Amino acid sequence: MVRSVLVMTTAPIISSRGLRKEFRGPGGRTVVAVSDLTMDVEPGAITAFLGPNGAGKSTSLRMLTTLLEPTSGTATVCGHDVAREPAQVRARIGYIGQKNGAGQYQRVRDELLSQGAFYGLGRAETRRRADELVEALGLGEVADRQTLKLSGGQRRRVDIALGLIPGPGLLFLDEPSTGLDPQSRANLWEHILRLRERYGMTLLLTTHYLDEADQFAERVMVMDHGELIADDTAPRLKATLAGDRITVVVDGDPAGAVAIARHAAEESGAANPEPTAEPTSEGTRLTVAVHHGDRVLPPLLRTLDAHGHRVLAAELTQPTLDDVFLALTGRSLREENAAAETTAPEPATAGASR
Ligand SMILES: Nc1ncnc2c1ncn2[C@@H]1O[C@H](COP(=O)(O)OP(=O)(O)OP(=O)(O)O)[C@@H](O)[C@H]1O
Repeated sequence: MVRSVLVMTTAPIISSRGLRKEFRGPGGRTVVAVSDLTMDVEPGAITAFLGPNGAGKSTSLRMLTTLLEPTSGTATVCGHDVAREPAQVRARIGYIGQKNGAGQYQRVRDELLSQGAFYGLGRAETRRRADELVEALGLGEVADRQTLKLSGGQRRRVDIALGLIPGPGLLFLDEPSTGLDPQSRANLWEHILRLRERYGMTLLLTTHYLDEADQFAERVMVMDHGELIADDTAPRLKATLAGDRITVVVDGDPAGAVAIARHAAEESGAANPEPTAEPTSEGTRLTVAVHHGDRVLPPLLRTLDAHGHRVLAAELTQPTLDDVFLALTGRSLREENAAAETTAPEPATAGASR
């Protein structure tokens, strides 16, 4: 189990200890969807659960939002126990599930007004919030259209507006942008960030998009097979678990160049300093993982030169969260996502999100 290295300066808005969920799978087999989720989330942060399909992200979210009863362990959300005080938790949070919550035939604005009534808000207050959210989420042009007639990205923004009608300080989003094209995803994120700034919300979301977690989350919790396997900021995960990569193409004796690159990587404190060497038409292409590649590269080039190796090309690449996942599991999340996308059914467009 991973213990967070992040230092909390305020009381956590979410706190869980040993949260576990088991399901009965095919043939009566026990499926451990989440094995031992222990974490504290600071108010105001954007935290992402990142992991492949079936990692336990949605189950974690559903336990924290009181939609699923944990098999064991405890959690408090907004100061209330999810098992003993579910109503108090629900009154303080917003939850936007994977499936679309918007009805098919109602118009967007009517949908928002119904949601306000559902939460027992007064008519004037509901109208005020609906207007504000329509404006903040860029839904003005489609507010009088049936949700059935909206694009995937617009419909997802309606979902978010529905989740925000009660004015929660904490919003849970289960895969907010899955199934959207890159432009709609970017647009959705623009809106999410604007809302967060305006209302000072805490966001906890699940995603299997590496770039999304990297770019927008201040904290990334990597899940795999029901376990939390890493928990930190994206830059620190990349620096500590993956390291920078230097690629050089050199001529001369390959063994000598490999020894120089290995030495440089060892000196930098890299976890795996063994370079890979591959012959090219011009010489040898060496790739090596190092710490602080910007500091390692100049002296490495000088040493290669001093030992008679002409450097024909040199490149420093920063690691990605996929390199982090690879270092942790030996698998590429990017490749798993691509495989899942080619076999996945069409994203759902109807159903309740609450
Ligand atoms: N109601 C259920 N009954 C039986 N097994 C379940 C149930 N819900 C989830 N699981 C199993 O628990 C595991 C974790 O599922 P979960 O949906 O939490 O993963 P996830 O990381 O959110 O995946 P995805 O990205 O596909 O949504 C999977 O093996 C899944 O098949």
